[in-house]
Amino acid sequence: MHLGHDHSHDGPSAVGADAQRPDGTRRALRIGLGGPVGSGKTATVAALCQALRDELSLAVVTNDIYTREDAEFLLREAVLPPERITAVETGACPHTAIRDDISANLEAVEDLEDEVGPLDLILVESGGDNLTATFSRGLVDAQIFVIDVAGGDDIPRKGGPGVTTADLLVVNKTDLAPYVGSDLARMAADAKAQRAELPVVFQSLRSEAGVTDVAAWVRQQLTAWTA
Ligand SMILES: Nc1nc2c(ncn2[C@@H]2O[C@H](COP(=O)(O)OP(=O)(O)OP(=O)(O)O)[C@@H](O)[C@H]2O)c(=O)[nH]1
Repeated sequence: MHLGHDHSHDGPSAVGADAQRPDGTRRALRIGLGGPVGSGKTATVAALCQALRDELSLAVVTNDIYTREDAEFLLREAVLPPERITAVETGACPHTAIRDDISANLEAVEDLEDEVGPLDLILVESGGDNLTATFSRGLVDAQIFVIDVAGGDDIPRKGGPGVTTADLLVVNKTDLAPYVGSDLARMAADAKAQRAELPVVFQSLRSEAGVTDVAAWVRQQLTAWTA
C-alpha cells in the first residue's frame, strides 16, 4: 500500500512547498537514525523494514565512513528489495554528511523517490558517531537517536544534542542491562530530566516485542505527515 499520493480530494496547495516533489505530489517522510557506534542503528532499521514493509512503500539510505557495510547487511538480510537500499560513503566525518554538507544524502533520497517511488517513508541511517551528531532539518523531518545500555548508563545524564533534542530517544539492548550493571530506572529518570515531554523507548531487539514501540512511533509520524 502507498499512502499520501492520492490527492483526489486535495486542493492544489494541500502539500506544503517543502514537502513537494517536482510534480507537486507529496514526497516521502524522511526519518533519520543516529547514535554512537554499535548502538543498534542498523539492527533497528532492519527490524523497522520487516515490521513496516507490508503496509508502506519504504526505502533506506545508509551512511558509512569508507564502506557499504550497513547497506550490505540490510541486503544480506533481504529486509527490502535491493533497489530500495542506497549507500552513501561519507569519508572521515559521518556527521558532516548528515548535518553540514547534506548534498550526497539529499541526492540519494531524491534518486530513490525517482527510481522506486512513490514512497511513503525513507529511513536515513547515519554512520556511527559520537553523542553530538544530529541531522540537518533540511535532510530529515524527524530523527531517532539510538543509544544502548552497554554504552554506559550515564549517557542520558550527560545529555548532548542527540539525547536531548531527538524526536525519539531509543535506549536499545535492554536485555544486556543485568550483565553490564546498567540501571534502567536511572536511565529513564535522567532521560526524562533532559527531554521533558519528548518520548523515550526502551527496547531489546532480542525480545519478542523487538521494534514494536518504535514502529508505532513511526506510524504516528506518518499519520501526522499525511494529514
Ligand atoms: N543483545 C543485543 N544485541 C543487539 C541489540 N540490537 C543490536 N544488537 C547487536 O549489536 C551489534 C551492533 O548492532 P548494529 O545494528 O550493527 O549497530 P550500529 O549502531 O548500526 O553500528 P554502526 O553502524 O557500526 O555504528 C550487532 O551485533 C547487533 O546484532 C539488542 O537489542 N540486544
